Amino acid sequence: MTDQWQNTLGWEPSAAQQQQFQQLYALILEGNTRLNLTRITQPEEFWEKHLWDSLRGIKGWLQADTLAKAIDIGTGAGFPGIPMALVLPQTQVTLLDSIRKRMAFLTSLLREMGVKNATAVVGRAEAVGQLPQYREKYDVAMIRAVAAAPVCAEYALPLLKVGGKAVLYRGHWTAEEAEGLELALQQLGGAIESVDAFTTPLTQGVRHCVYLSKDKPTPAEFPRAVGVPASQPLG
Ligand SMILES: C[S@@+](CC[C@H](N)C(=O)[O-])C[C@H]1O[C@@H](n2cnc3c(N)ncnc32)[C@H](O)[C@@H]1O
Repeated sequence: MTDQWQNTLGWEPSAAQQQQFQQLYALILEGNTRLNLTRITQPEEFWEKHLWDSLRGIKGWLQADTLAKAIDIGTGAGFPGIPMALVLPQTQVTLLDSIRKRMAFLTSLLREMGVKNATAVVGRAEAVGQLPQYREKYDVAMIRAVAAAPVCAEYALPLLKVGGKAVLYRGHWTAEEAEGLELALQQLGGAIESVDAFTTPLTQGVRHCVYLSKDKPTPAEFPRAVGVPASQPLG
């Protein structure tokens, strides 16, 4: 897969990082026998949909490990946050999810792999976004396969420092979705910075990464109470 990394990202993992990817795959497969972690279990599919896709969204940061703090909201089995932590060892990555069992599994996986720059946290994005130790503390927030775009924005923007970026990992992306997201962002203190359209290298799946910038502090009322962003999306 070395050529695939180079051809698509202009970057390739070191031999040590490739070994860590192998170990991650083995541990996720093992965890999957006890916990419902992921449906993506075949080696090529795991490479494309979990490893490659996770890192494609942070392509711009792969050459220079300059981020201080990142958060992966609704990390599930650890994507995109764990691949990010493995390739950016100077970045402190928070893996956030509301499912306690999954976060207990990720905590033991990180210990077993010796990963020191990632921490699994159990919580709802709506609640964590109101806690002073997390609010406006992050340079980057990633969010993949969690909710509609305006909901993702309401989860992510409060956690970002002013000047921080959110990466929304999406499949298809339409002009209507962009319009709804813009309206939500006006209330949250952010804007759409760019939209990157691409296909995955093995199965040509359609993907869009929507990059948001946080331009001013998010009003204290956001995120709203648990469940409200999803039931009454902004916009
Ligand atoms: C479909 S999984 C996606 C997991 C991973 N991001 C990926 O792409 O493989 C969605 C995850 O988001 C979590 N989640 C959904 N809403 C959340 C919220 N408000 N706060 C924290 N986690 C949430 C769920 O518990 C679940 O683990």
